[in-house]
Amino acid sequence: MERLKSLIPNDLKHAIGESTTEKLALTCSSLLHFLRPLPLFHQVIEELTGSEMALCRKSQKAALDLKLEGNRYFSKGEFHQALSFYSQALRQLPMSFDDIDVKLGATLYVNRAAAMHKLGLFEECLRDCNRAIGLLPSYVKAWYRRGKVNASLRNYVASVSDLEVALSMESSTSGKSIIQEELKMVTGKHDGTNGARIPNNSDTEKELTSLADSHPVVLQCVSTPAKGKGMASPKDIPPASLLHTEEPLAAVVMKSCRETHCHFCFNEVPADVLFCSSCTIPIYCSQKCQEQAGGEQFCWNRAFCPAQNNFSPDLAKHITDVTSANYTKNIENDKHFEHIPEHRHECGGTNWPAVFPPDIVLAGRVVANSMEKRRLAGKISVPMENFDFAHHYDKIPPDSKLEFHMYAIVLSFCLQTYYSMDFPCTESTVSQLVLLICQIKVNSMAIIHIKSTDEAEKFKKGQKLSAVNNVLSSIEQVRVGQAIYLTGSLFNHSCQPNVHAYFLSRTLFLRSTEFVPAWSPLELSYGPQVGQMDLLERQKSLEEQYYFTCQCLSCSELNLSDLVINAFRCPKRNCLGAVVETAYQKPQHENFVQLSAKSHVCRLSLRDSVSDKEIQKVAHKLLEKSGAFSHVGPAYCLSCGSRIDLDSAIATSNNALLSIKRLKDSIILNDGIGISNALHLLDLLKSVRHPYSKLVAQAEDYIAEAFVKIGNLEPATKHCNASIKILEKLYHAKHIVVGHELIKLATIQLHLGDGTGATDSIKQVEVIFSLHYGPDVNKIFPYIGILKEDAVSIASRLSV
Ligand SMILES: C[S@@+](CC[C@H](N)C(=O)[O-])C[C@H]1O[C@@H](n2cnc3c(N)ncnc32)[C@H](O)[C@@H]1O
Repeated sequence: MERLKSLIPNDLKHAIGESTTEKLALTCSSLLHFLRPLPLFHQVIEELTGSEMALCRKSQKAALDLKLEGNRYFSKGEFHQALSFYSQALRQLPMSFDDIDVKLGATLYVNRAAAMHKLGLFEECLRDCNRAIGLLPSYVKAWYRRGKVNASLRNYVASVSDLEVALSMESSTSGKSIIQEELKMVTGKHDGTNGARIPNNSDTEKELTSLADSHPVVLQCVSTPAKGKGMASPKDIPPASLLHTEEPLAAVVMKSCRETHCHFCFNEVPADVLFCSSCTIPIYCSQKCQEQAGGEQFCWNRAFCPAQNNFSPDLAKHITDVTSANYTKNIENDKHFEHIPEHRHECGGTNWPAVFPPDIVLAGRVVANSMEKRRLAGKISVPMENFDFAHHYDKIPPDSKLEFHMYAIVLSFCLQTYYSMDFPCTESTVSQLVLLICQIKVNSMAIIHIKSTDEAEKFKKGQKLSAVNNVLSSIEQVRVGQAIYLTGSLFNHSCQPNVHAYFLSRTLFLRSTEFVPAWSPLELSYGPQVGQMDLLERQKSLEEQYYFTCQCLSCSELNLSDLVINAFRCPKRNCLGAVVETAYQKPQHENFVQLSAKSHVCRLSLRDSVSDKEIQKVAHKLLEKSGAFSHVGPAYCLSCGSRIDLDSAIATSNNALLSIKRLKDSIILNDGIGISNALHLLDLLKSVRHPYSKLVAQAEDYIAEAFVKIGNLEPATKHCNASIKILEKLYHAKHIVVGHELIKLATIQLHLGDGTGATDSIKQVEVIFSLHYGPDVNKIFPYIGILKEDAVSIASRLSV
């Protein structure tokens, strides 16, 4: 692409960079005319779409080689390695009706099942046995392995039936005696349970909807003066109400999660990962996701007649039950789940989905999905649907305009290789694609999942907290995908949102985090928030990423957080005034202040700030009666007007925080010197930074972690508490960030044996998290329940 871009003449580049929405058709047409005759352009398209060059093609030979590697590791007892090679082999295996492929597929599933059995992954092992049997029902080893793993799962009835099937099919005497041995053992265990059937819990696919949210909120799209369309409700909304859930119009997995997360639902893949049946790129967590993502359908071989082997009626029924399970499931999927063929047009020999950035792949998927829908509705004569999303083309920087033109042209040629003349590459489709790319930039959302860390896994398995070193690392947010939602895109942004967005798999959930009166705007945060960044940082980030100037309430009115977040402390004793790097101006007799820094000017209303006691303390001068003040420059206290040496304060603060972080990362057990150094640096930082500054909160948190590391938990509690107090001022007491810090505090308190303190902290966490996640909180943070049980049991032990 870069080489192609370098060939474009400067005057065309300039025209594209300066183009507006009205001129878009013209610039698209000019670039199309320039690129079309270039041999390099066709070479690029060939590299991206030519099936001969495709990196994603499957290969039976590669699958065989990988299987041999897997066998080598298995025989050495290295089961993790063996599992990985068998999976890679399955990824490479062409899924045709060819007998060799079918046999090899069944063998690979059984081999992988054996490795997983050795690793104690019984449910995964059972699923692979079912897949092997689905492919080749007469495969003795698959029935034998199924019998063994069912015994491990204590499904003794099924295990005995599986082994009896294996025994009837096995022809060799030695094979029969091995199976008989196993059967004897399992029958013994089965008799020990008095024949009681232990339920088979092999189907682990989770239901994702929140059953407890029964009263849907009525939403309406409204027109707002400053932000275009927006969302509101004609009725008052209580806190924590579920406002909306939605499946994406299109979604794509992040590059960093391609080998670890399902490309359809974005959950982490299990050990028995599945692959696209026609190309080697996507991975899936289950057959359901594999089918919903489209691609060519995987076809299980069901042609097997139990009667041929003279099985007893019971065994014949067992075989039919097992072999039809996959088939029945597929039919059920067809009934209940919409197939979203977003991957179909990409697979079977293209490279572009692996090469393009996520936004461009997403644009391709939006087109493909709408083509499929239009094809079904018989409307294929118009190739592209127009979406009513905001696009801001006119505000986009010139370099990005050129890049979007290039991608639109290349993407339309790539789409044409699949849809041929149903998708013509004309100036009209290209300019529509440019706008679609802009719409995706402005409206798409990052899908964030909460990662279960090792500690959380232990919690889930019912173990108690163990290693003190790990207690502070239990919550991590991972950006797993990028998606666009039709209704979700109508929610505007606020830097102090009243709506919280989260995801279960690829489903978007929106929930109110406070009481919202009827017809008040319902707004979520696109990223920047009060307490996390100051006003100027937020504005810059939204302008760069989404091309708009934020007009939310927090960006229009003076608030405490923005005044103190990056402030220095006033040199005068007993003055809580904030010293900032920005200049404030206040015209006489006006009720607003103007703030300017780095060529950026913002006007902030003082309307509600005047009565705020905290703002009075930190910025008294800004609220003085008109006429008393007209300007406070950088380095002066906003309350009393004292001056500081700003450069030296910045240097002291940066050095202190950096050194504290380094010490925290390097402190080894019982290093008292490291800790006393860190405490000295904290005092230094506090001597220059405002007591509510974000950097002080961060430093307190680092020091708490350092104390946890050396097992000194009393002071860890004190510093964690100090950090929470500041976060409550910067955000607000029920903000999710405060909830995360409270989890840290609770785990430290548990280790200290402070059951009452931990119970209180966990109660606060529950209140905060329930506001944000409603009944889904237990699904997303399963270990909070276990923390709570621990806290109650410690507290009751102490009270006895
Ligand atoms: C995801 S869309 C929201 C729906 C949009 N208002 C519309 O009319 O389609 C995002 C766009 O809405 C506008 N917007 C959202 N929040 C805003 C805010 N706080 N201030 C100004 N404009 C905002 C901007 O134009 C932004 O690019």
